[in-house]
Amino acid sequence: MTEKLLEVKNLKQYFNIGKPKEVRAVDDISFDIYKGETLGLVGESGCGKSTTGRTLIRLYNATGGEVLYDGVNVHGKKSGKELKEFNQKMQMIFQDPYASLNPRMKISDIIAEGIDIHGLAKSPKERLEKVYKLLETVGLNKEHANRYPHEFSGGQRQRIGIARALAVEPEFIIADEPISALDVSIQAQVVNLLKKLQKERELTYLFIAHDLSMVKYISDRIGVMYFGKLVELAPADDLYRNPVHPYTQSLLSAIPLPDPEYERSRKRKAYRPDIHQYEDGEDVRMREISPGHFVNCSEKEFEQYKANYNHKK
Ligand SMILES: Nc1ncnc2c1ncn2[C@@H]1O[C@H](COP(=O)(O)OP(=O)(O)OP(=O)(O)O)[C@@H](O)[C@H]1O
Repeated sequence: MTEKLLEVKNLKQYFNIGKPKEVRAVDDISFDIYKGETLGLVGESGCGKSTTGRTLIRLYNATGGEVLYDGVNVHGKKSGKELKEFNQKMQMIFQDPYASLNPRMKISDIIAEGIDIHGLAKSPKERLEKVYKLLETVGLNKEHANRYPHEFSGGQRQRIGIARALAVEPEFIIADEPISALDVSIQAQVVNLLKKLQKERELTYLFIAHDLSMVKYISDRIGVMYFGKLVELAPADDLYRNPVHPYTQSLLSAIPLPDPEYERSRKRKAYRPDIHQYEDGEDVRMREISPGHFVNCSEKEFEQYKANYNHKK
C-alpha cells in the first residue's frame, strides 16, 4: 500500500462564516488515503468526522485546502462528464440505513438507482440481473428485490445500503458510522462483509466511527479527531499499543473490556484540553513519533511524548 488514492491538504470546512454561530467543523487537517486501505476516522460526536467525509466526496465545497483524488483536485472546476465520473468512483454508506433508503421505493429500484444514473445496464433484464447479483453479494437474495425497506431488519437494511453503493462499481467508499445503529451482534457481520468486499473488489475505505472499539477490526490506519483537528494518525496496532495524544488515551480508556477482571480495574481517563497551555504563536503541528505515527503537538510536548514512547517500547 504505497500508492495514494487521496491526498487531503490543509482541508478546512467552516459553517456560518463571519456569523456569531461560526463553526470550524474541519480546521486545517491533512492526511493521505492509500489505495486498498481502510483509514478509520474516530472522535466524539460533533468533532467533524462526517463533515470531513462529506467534503472529501464533494457534498460540500471546501472552505480551504485541497483534496486530490488520483492527483485530480476534487473541488476544482469540472465538466458534467467529469463530475459524473467522480460520483461513480466515490460512494457513501450512512449510519442510519432506514433514513437513507426511500421507504416508498422497492429494493430493486433503490439498488438500481446508480445503475440507471450511470447507464450501467443495457436492458431491464440486465438491470435486474445486476440487482440480483448485488443482493447475493451482500448476503441477501433475489426474493428481497420486490420488497420495501420497512420489511427488513437494521442489519439487512445496512446490507441494502452497501449493495446500493456497490452498484456503480466504486473505487472509494466512505462508511459514515455504518454500524453504530446496529446491535452489537450484527456489527461484526457488517464489518466482516465490508472486509470481504474490500478484498474482492480492491476497495479503499474511509471508515468513520465515534469510538475505538470496532474500528480496530477493519482499519489499517486510524486518525483521531478532536474539535475539527486531527490529533493523532497512526497504524492501527500502534495506535492501540502506544497511544500518544492524551485525547486518544482517553478514547481508548473508554472501551469496555470483555475480561471481567480487567473490566473491574479499568480506569477511565478524562481528557482535559487545558493541559496543553500553548503560548501565542507556538508551532503546534503533526510530528512523526515513529514511522507513520503522527501526533499533533508542540516541540516541547513532542520531547515528552518521545521520552514516554521510547520508554514503553
Ligand atoms: N451544514 C451544517 N451547518 C452548520 N453547522 C454544521 C453543519 N454540519 C455540521 N455542522 C457542525 O459542524 C460540527 C461537526 O459536525 P459533524 O457532523 O461533522 O461531526 P461528527 O463528528 O460527524 O459528529 P456525529 O458523530 O454526531 O455525526 C458540529 O458542531 C456540527 O453542529
